[in-house]
Amino acid sequence: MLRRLVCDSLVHSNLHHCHQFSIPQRSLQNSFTLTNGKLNFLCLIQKINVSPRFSSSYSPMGDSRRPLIPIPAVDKANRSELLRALEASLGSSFSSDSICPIPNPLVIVISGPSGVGKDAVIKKLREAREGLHFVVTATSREKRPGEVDGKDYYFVSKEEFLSMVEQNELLEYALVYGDYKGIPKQQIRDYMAKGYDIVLRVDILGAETLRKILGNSAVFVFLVAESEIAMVERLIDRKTETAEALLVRIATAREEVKHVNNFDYVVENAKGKLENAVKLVESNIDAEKAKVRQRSAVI
Ligand SMILES: Nc1ncnc2c1ncn2[C@@H]1O[C@H](COP(=O)(O)OP(=O)(O)OP(=O)(O)O)[C@@H](O)[C@H]1O
Repeated sequence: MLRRLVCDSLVHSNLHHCHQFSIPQRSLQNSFTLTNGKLNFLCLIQKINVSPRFSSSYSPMGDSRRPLIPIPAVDKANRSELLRALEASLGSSFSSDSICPIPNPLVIVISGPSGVGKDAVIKKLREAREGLHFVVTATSREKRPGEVDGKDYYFVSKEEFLSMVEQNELLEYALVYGDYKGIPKQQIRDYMAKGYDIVLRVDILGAETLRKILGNSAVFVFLVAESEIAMVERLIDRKTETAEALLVRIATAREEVKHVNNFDYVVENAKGKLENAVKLVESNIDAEKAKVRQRSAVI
Protein backbone atom coordinates (compact mmCIF):
# COMPACT_ATOMS: atom_id res chain seq x y z
CA MET A 1 0.00 0.00 0.00
CA LEU A 2 2.76 2.43 0.99
CA ARG A 3 4.77 1.51 -2.04
CA ARG A 4 1.76 2.23 -4.22
CA LEU A 5 1.36 5.60 -2.52
CA VAL A 6 5.02 6.33 -3.25
CA CYS A 7 4.55 5.47 -6.86
CA ASP A 8 1.43 7.59 -7.15
CA SER A 9 3.20 10.52 -5.55
CA LEU A 10 6.18 10.13 -7.79
CA VAL A 11 3.97 9.98 -10.83
CA HIS A 12 2.26 13.15 -9.73
CA SER A 13 5.65 14.75 -9.19
CA ASN A 14 6.67 13.77 -12.72
CA LEU A 15 9.26 11.31 -11.49
CA HIS A 16 8.61 8.20 -13.50
CA HIS A 17 11.31 5.91 -12.19
CA CYS A 18 9.51 4.51 -9.24
CA HIS A 19 9.82 0.91 -10.38
CA GLN A 20 13.62 1.27 -10.40
CA PHE A 21 13.96 2.12 -6.72
CA SER A 22 14.33 -0.31 -3.95
CA ILE A 23 13.15 1.86 -1.10
CA PRO A 24 12.98 0.24 2.30
CA GLN A 25 9.34 0.20 3.25
CA ARG A 26 10.25 0.95 6.83
CA SER A 27 11.99 4.24 6.16
CA LEU A 28 9.07 5.35 4.05
CA GLN A 29 6.62 4.24 6.66
CA ASN A 30 8.46 6.16 9.37
CA SER A 31 8.71 9.29 7.36
CA PHE A 32 5.18 9.02 6.20
CA THR A 33 3.77 8.60 9.66
CA LEU A 34 6.00 11.15 11.21
CA THR A 35 5.54 13.82 8.63
CA ASN A 36 1.87 13.18 8.12
CA GLY A 37 1.25 14.93 4.85
CA LYS A 38 1.96 15.06 1.17
CA LEU A 39 4.21 18.10 1.41
CA ASN A 40 6.66 16.47 3.80
CA PHE A 41 6.37 13.18 2.06
CA LEU A 42 7.56 14.77 -1.16
CA CYS A 43 10.45 16.28 0.79
CA LEU A 44 11.51 12.78 1.69
CA ILE A 45 11.44 11.73 -1.93
CA GLN A 46 13.47 14.73 -2.98
CA LYS A 47 16.10 13.85 -0.38
CA ILE A 48 16.66 10.41 -1.85
CA ASN A 49 19.69 10.46 -4.09
CA VAL A 50 18.63 8.64 -7.18
CA SER A 51 21.32 7.34 -9.41
CA PRO A 52 20.07 6.08 -12.75
CA ARG A 53 23.11 3.80 -13.06
CA PHE A 54 22.68 2.06 -9.73
CA SER A 55 19.06 1.41 -9.30
CA SER A 56 19.53 0.35 -5.65
CA SER A 57 21.85 3.20 -4.61
CA TYR A 58 20.34 5.95 -2.59
CA SER A 59 20.84 7.85 0.62
CA PRO A 60 17.64 7.68 2.58
CA MET A 61 19.31 9.62 5.39
CA GLY A 62 19.30 12.57 3.03
CA ASP A 63 22.98 13.53 3.24
CA SER A 64 23.77 14.71 -0.25
CA ARG A 65 27.52 14.96 0.56
CA ARG A 66 27.82 11.27 1.37
CA PRO A 67 29.26 9.37 -1.57
CA LEU A 68 26.81 7.01 -3.19
CA ILE A 69 27.60 3.39 -2.48
CA PRO A 70 26.09 0.83 -4.76
CA ILE A 71 24.48 -2.05 -2.94
CA PRO A 72 25.86 -5.15 -4.59
CA ALA A 73 23.55 -7.82 -5.86
CA VAL A 74 22.84 -10.37 -3.16
CA ASP A 75 24.10 -13.30 -5.22
CA LYS A 76 27.38 -11.51 -6.09
CA ALA A 77 28.52 -10.27 -2.69
CA ASN A 78 29.27 -11.90 0.62
CA ARG A 79 27.40 -11.04 3.77
CA SER A 80 29.91 -8.57 5.17
CA GLU A 81 30.12 -6.64 1.87
CA LEU A 82 26.35 -6.43 1.82
CA LEU A 83 26.24 -5.36 5.45
CA ARG A 84 28.80 -2.60 4.84
CA ALA A 85 26.97 -1.35 1.78
CA LEU A 86 23.63 -1.37 3.56
CA GLU A 87 25.09 0.47 6.54
CA ALA A 88 26.71 3.05 4.29
CA SER A 89 23.48 3.58 2.41
CA LEU A 90 21.46 3.92 5.59
CA GLY A 91 24.07 6.24 7.11
CA SER A 92 24.63 4.29 10.33
CA SER A 93 26.01 0.95 11.40
CA PHE A 94 23.81 -1.91 12.59
CA SER A 95 23.70 -2.23 16.34
CA SER A 96 24.21 -5.52 18.14
CA ASP A 97 22.44 -4.20 21.26
CA SER A 98 19.44 -6.20 22.42
CA ILE A 99 16.24 -5.12 20.71
CA CYS A 100 14.15 -6.27 23.70
CA PRO A 101 13.83 -3.51 26.29
CA ILE A 102 15.44 -4.27 29.66
CA PRO A 103 12.61 -5.55 31.85
CA ASN A 104 11.80 -3.77 35.11
CA PRO A 105 12.67 -5.49 38.38
CA LEU A 106 9.65 -7.54 39.31
CA VAL A 107 7.99 -7.94 42.69
CA ILE A 108 6.62 -11.50 42.89
CA VAL A 109 4.26 -12.31 45.73
CA ILE A 110 3.96 -16.04 46.43
CA SER A 111 1.08 -17.01 48.63
CA GLY A 112 -1.28 -19.86 49.36
CA PRO A 113 -2.99 -21.66 52.22
CA SER A 114 -1.01 -22.95 55.17
CA GLY A 115 0.97 -26.09 54.41
CA VAL A 116 0.57 -25.88 50.64
CA GLY A 117 4.32 -25.77 50.15
CA LYS A 118 5.24 -22.07 49.91
CA ASP A 119 8.55 -22.54 51.71
CA ALA A 120 9.31 -25.74 49.80
CA VAL A 121 8.68 -24.06 46.40
CA ILE A 122 10.68 -20.98 47.36
CA LYS A 123 13.61 -23.11 48.57
CA LYS A 124 13.77 -24.88 45.18
CA LEU A 125 13.25 -21.65 43.25
CA ARG A 126 16.24 -20.19 45.06
CA GLU A 127 18.37 -23.09 43.80
CA ALA A 128 16.93 -23.00 40.28
CA ARG A 129 17.09 -19.34 39.37
CA GLU A 130 19.50 -16.45 39.67
CA GLY A 131 18.63 -12.77 39.85
CA LEU A 132 15.95 -13.24 42.50
CA HIS A 133 16.10 -11.82 45.97
CA PHE A 134 14.01 -13.68 48.51
CA VAL A 135 12.92 -11.19 51.09
CA VAL A 136 13.70 -12.29 54.59
CA THR A 137 10.62 -11.63 56.68
CA ALA A 138 10.87 -10.39 60.23
CA THR A 139 8.92 -12.49 62.73
CA SER A 140 8.33 -12.62 66.43
CA ARG A 141 7.69 -16.39 66.38
CA GLU A 142 10.05 -18.97 67.84
CA LYS A 143 12.67 -20.49 65.59
CA ARG A 144 11.77 -24.00 64.32
CA PRO A 145 14.48 -26.69 64.30
CA GLY A 146 16.80 -26.17 61.33
CA GLU A 147 15.78 -22.54 60.70
CA VAL A 148 18.55 -19.96 60.49
CA ASP A 149 18.22 -16.35 61.69
CA GLY A 150 18.71 -13.89 58.79
CA LYS A 151 18.18 -16.65 56.23
CA ASP A 152 14.74 -18.10 56.90
CA TYR A 153 13.46 -15.18 58.97
CA TYR A 154 14.75 -12.36 61.09
CA PHE A 155 13.75 -13.61 64.49
CA VAL A 156 12.99 -10.62 66.68
CA SER A 157 11.21 -10.11 69.99
CA LYS A 158 7.67 -8.73 70.05
CA GLU A 159 9.02 -5.41 71.34
CA GLU A 160 11.58 -5.15 68.56
CA PHE A 161 8.91 -5.96 66.01
CA LEU A 162 6.56 -3.26 67.30
CA SER A 163 9.37 -0.73 67.20
CA MET A 164 9.89 -1.56 63.47
CA VAL A 165 6.17 -0.94 62.93
CA GLU A 166 6.45 2.42 64.67
CA GLN A 167 9.43 3.46 62.53
CA ASN A 168 7.39 2.65 59.36
CA GLU A 169 10.05 0.14 58.35
CA LEU A 170 7.61 -2.54 57.21
CA LEU A 171 5.78 -2.73 53.90
CA GLU A 172 3.14 -4.95 55.45
CA TYR A 173 2.79 -6.79 58.72
CA ALA A 174 0.27 -9.01 60.47
CA LEU A 175 -0.36 -11.03 63.55
CA VAL A 176 -0.40 -14.62 62.28
CA TYR A 177 -1.49 -17.36 64.67
CA GLY A 178 -0.30 -15.24 67.60
CA ASP A 179 3.03 -14.20 66.03
CA TYR A 180 3.98 -11.05 64.15
CA LYS A 181 5.32 -11.29 60.61
CA GLY A 182 6.37 -8.30 58.50
CA ILE A 183 8.23 -7.32 55.34
CA PRO A 184 11.16 -4.91 55.74
CA LYS A 185 10.96 -2.17 53.05
CA GLN A 186 14.61 -1.17 52.88
CA GLN A 187 15.73 -4.66 51.95
CA ILE A 188 13.43 -4.59 48.90
CA ARG A 189 14.57 -1.14 47.82
CA ASP A 190 18.23 -2.11 48.09
CA TYR A 191 17.86 -5.22 45.94
CA MET A 192 15.58 -3.61 43.35
CA ALA A 193 18.17 -0.88 42.92
CA LYS A 194 20.68 -3.63 42.09
CA GLY A 195 18.32 -5.02 39.42
CA TYR A 196 17.09 -8.05 41.35
CA ASP A 197 13.55 -9.38 41.12
CA ILE A 198 11.97 -9.59 44.53
CA VAL A 199 10.17 -12.65 45.88
CA LEU A 200 7.84 -12.19 48.82
CA ARG A 201 6.28 -15.08 50.67
CA VAL A 202 3.11 -14.13 52.51
CA ASP A 203 -0.09 -15.75 53.71
CA ILE A 204 -3.41 -14.99 52.03
CA LEU A 205 -4.25 -12.01 54.22
CA GLY A 206 -0.78 -10.63 53.60
CA ALA A 207 -1.29 -11.02 49.87
CA GLU A 208 -4.58 -9.14 50.10
CA THR A 209 -2.94 -6.29 51.96
CA LEU A 210 -0.08 -6.20 49.46
CA ARG A 211 -2.56 -6.11 46.57
CA LYS A 212 -4.10 -3.03 48.16
CA ILE A 213 -0.68 -1.40 48.61
CA LEU A 214 0.95 -2.44 45.33
CA GLY A 215 -2.08 -2.94 43.05
CA ASN A 216 -1.06 -4.36 39.69
CA SER A 217 2.53 -3.20 40.06
CA ALA A 218 3.41 -6.62 41.56
CA VAL A 219 2.63 -10.12 40.32
CA PHE A 220 0.67 -12.43 42.61
CA VAL A 221 1.07 -16.21 42.46
CA PHE A 222 -1.34 -18.50 44.33
CA LEU A 223 -0.04 -21.94 45.27
CA VAL A 224 -2.54 -24.75 45.76
CA ALA A 225 -2.31 -28.44 46.57
CA GLU A 226 -3.99 -30.85 44.17
CA SER A 227 -6.86 -31.39 46.63
CA GLU A 228 -8.03 -30.49 50.10
CA ILE A 229 -7.11 -33.90 51.50
CA ALA A 230 -3.60 -33.60 50.07
CA MET A 231 -3.24 -30.21 51.75
CA VAL A 232 -4.35 -31.61 55.15
CA GLU A 233 -2.08 -34.65 54.88
CA ARG A 234 0.88 -32.40 54.15
CA LEU A 235 0.23 -30.36 57.28
CA ILE A 236 -0.18 -33.49 59.42
CA ASP A 237 3.03 -35.01 58.04
CA ARG A 238 5.00 -31.82 58.74
CA LYS A 239 4.45 -32.43 62.47
CA THR A 240 5.01 -28.80 63.45
CA GLU A 241 1.57 -28.08 64.90
CA THR A 242 -0.38 -29.25 67.93
CA ALA A 243 -3.79 -30.86 67.22
CA GLU A 244 -5.57 -27.58 68.12
CA ALA A 245 -3.28 -25.46 65.96
CA LEU A 246 -3.76 -27.94 63.14
CA LEU A 247 -7.52 -27.56 63.35
CA VAL A 248 -7.27 -23.75 63.15
CA ARG A 249 -4.87 -23.91 60.18
CA ILE A 250 -7.03 -26.36 58.27
CA ALA A 251 -10.26 -24.41 58.88
CA THR A 252 -8.49 -21.23 57.75
CA ALA A 253 -6.99 -22.94 54.70
CA ARG A 254 -10.48 -24.03 53.61
CA GLU A 255 -11.56 -20.41 53.51
CA GLU A 256 -8.31 -19.21 51.98
CA VAL A 257 -8.54 -21.26 48.79
CA LYS A 258 -11.59 -19.16 47.89
CA HIS A 259 -9.33 -16.10 47.47
CA VAL A 260 -7.77 -17.31 44.26
CA ASN A 261 -9.47 -14.55 42.24
CA ASN A 262 -7.23 -11.89 43.76
CA PHE A 263 -4.20 -13.46 42.10
CA ASP A 264 -2.61 -13.29 38.66
CA TYR A 265 -1.47 -16.92 38.44
CA VAL A 266 -2.46 -20.16 40.15
CA VAL A 267 0.13 -22.92 40.45
CA GLU A 268 -0.60 -26.49 41.55
CA ASN A 269 1.96 -28.00 43.91
CA ALA A 270 0.95 -31.65 43.74
CA LYS A 271 2.38 -34.37 45.97
CA GLY A 272 5.79 -35.44 44.71
CA LYS A 273 5.68 -32.80 41.94
CA LEU A 274 7.49 -29.97 43.64
CA GLU A 275 9.83 -29.51 40.64
CA ASN A 276 6.80 -28.99 38.38
CA ALA A 277 5.42 -26.29 40.64
CA VAL A 278 8.79 -24.53 40.62
CA LYS A 279 8.94 -24.67 36.81
CA LEU A 280 5.45 -23.19 36.63
CA VAL A 281 6.42 -20.29 38.89
CA GLU A 282 9.49 -19.75 36.71
CA SER A 283 7.32 -19.64 33.60
CA ASN A 284 5.08 -17.07 35.31
CA ILE A 285 8.18 -14.93 35.85
CA ASP A 286 9.30 -15.46 32.23
CA ALA A 287 5.86 -14.43 30.97
CA GLU A 288 6.05 -11.25 33.04
CA LYS A 289 9.52 -10.47 31.72
CA ALA A 290 8.25 -10.75 28.15
CA LYS A 291 5.36 -8.35 28.67
CA VAL A 292 5.40 -5.26 26.48
CA ARG A 293 3.74 -3.22 29.21
CA GLN A 294 5.85 -3.99 32.24
CA ARG A 295 4.70 -3.74 35.81
CA SER A 296 6.63 -1.10 37.70
CA ALA A 297 6.61 -1.47 41.47
CA VAL A 298 7.72 1.37 43.71
CA ILE A 299 8.30 0.45 47.34
N1 LIG B 1 4.99 -31.09 46.20
C1 LIG B 1 5.14 -31.59 47.44
N2 LIG B 1 5.06 -32.92 47.62
C2 LIG B 1 5.22 -33.44 48.85
N3 LIG B 1 5.43 -32.72 49.96
C3 LIG B 1 5.51 -31.39 49.84
C4 LIG B 1 5.37 -30.75 48.59
N4 LIG B 1 5.48 -29.42 48.78
C5 LIG B 1 5.70 -29.24 50.08
N5 LIG B 1 5.71 -30.42 50.74
C6 LIG B 1 5.87 -30.64 52.19
O1 LIG B 1 4.68 -30.15 52.80
C7 LIG B 1 4.97 -29.56 54.06
C8 LIG B 1 4.43 -28.13 54.07
O2 LIG B 1 5.23 -27.37 53.17
P1 LIG B 1 5.73 -25.90 53.53
O3 LIG B 1 6.22 -25.82 54.92
O4 LIG B 1 6.62 -25.48 52.44
O5 LIG B 1 4.31 -25.16 53.44
P2 LIG B 1 3.98 -23.63 53.68
O6 LIG B 1 2.96 -23.28 52.67
O7 LIG B 1 5.23 -22.84 53.67
O8 LIG B 1 3.33 -23.70 55.11
P3 LIG B 1 3.03 -22.54 56.21
O9 LIG B 1 2.22 -21.50 55.54
O10 LIG B 1 2.27 -23.24 57.27
O11 LIG B 1 4.36 -22.06 56.69
C9 LIG B 1 6.47 -29.63 54.24
O12 LIG B 1 6.76 -30.74 55.04
C10 LIG B 1 6.99 -29.82 52.83
O13 LIG B 1 8.22 -30.51 52.79
